[in-house]
Amino acid sequence: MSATLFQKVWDRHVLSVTNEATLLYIDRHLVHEVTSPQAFDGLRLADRKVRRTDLTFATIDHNVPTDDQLDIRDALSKRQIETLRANCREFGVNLYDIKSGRQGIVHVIGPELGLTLPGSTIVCGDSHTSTHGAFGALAFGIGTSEVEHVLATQTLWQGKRPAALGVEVTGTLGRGVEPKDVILAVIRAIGTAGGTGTVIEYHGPAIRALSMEGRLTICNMSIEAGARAGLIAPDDVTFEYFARTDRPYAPKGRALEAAIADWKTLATDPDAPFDSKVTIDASKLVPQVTWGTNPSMTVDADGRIPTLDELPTSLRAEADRAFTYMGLIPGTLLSEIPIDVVFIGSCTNGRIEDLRAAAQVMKGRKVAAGVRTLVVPGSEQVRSQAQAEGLDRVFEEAGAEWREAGCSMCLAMNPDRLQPGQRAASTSNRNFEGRQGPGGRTHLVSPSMAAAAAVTGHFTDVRRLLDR
Ligand SMILES: CC(C)[C@H](C(=O)O)[C@@H](O)C(=O)O
Ligand code: SF4
Repeated sequence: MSATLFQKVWDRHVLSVTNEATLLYIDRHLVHEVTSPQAFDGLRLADRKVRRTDLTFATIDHNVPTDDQLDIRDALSKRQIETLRANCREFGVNLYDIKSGRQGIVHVIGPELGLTLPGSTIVCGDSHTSTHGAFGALAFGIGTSEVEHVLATQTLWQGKRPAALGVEVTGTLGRGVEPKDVILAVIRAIGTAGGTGTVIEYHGPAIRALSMEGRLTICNMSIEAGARAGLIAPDDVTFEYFARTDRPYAPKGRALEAAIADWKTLATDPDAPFDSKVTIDASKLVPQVTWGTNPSMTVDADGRIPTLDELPTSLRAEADRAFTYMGLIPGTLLSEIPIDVVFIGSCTNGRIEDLRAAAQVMKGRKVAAGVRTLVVPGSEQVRSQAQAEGLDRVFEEAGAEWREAGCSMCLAMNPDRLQPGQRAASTSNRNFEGRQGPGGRTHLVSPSMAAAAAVTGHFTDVRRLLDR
């Protein structure tokens, strides 16, 4: 029987099926400080243990300050971090703590540690768990009561198997067009509900041509298209990722060879039908910028903010509200919109290739007067690697702040936030009202577009800077 990648991974993990529900085995459970405290409380109340401490991994990311990770001034943040430490000690859970050398955003450290493996199931109390799908894993976010269930049983109840949505990306990406632009274009095309009830499989030549990092960026935002998860079939690029020896949990030597032979069988069979399909031509894409308060409100970087009559009637009320919140006049050229803050980081774009792309634009240039630019590595590993390559110096010489690892300004759960009314070019994944701080205005862009905004002080199609 022919099957899709998603179907194969799902079927491998089914333990039991009732009329309504499916019990799945979970290979990896990732944990962070925000969504775990009540789950551990629940275990304590029921006098249960963590069933598989060897498959459960925690880190601290949302609440950690990135100017000085050790100086946690906010009382709630401090309590959540200390609670996670105490819970990990009590229940015997592996914790990649601040200054362990391996701390970072949970979705950045999973792959780095070799925890994220093709064909596996991965859950975390965090919606962007979809990121790990880049390896051909079935990875998705769960709620706190489910976190407790997985801690106690290493299994998870799900409804019926979601539908499979095939997103094919044909052609080749042009210079200055990044994986972030691909996923923004996908969401622009299908809408924030376009993936509802589905798991997306990204495929086609433009996806094959991407590095693992680019694939992680794309799968990361599957959730912003409404999908449960997103995945990409493992191939030589994926297998190559495991050739590095510093991934402690990945199989090695003979075991890796055997694993690769198995992983090769996961690809969607040629005659396996997706339940629905979309095709995007990468060759036609230009850098993207979101202008509104959801990630489908996106325009081309060389364009203008839309006017109401250019938008479908059904979107006008929401767009009108977004214009007001964002402080934008419809029809304005993007290049005429000044920026206050640039944020380069997050689980979408806080990996080494993202920082390289930003550094390439910032090298030899200066951050524009009045613009605050934060460059925040996604993990301690990314931070060391960037420093080994001298990227920290490029950023600092340009006038940007080189920070420590964490979620930072992706969301307002730590000291890095926008002030009311400030406008940010941000490489993160969400732009709803107040996401980066109350009254803050977020425009989602790629790392090189963020760097271009930093050095020019307004949105600039980065292709113009690369061509000089
Ligand atoms: C805090 C956490 C529950 C949340 C999520 O699930 O996504 C956060 O990571 C986010 O990006 O909004
Ligand atoms: S970086 Fe942002 S999206 Fe990712 S886990 Fe942290 S808060 Fe969520």
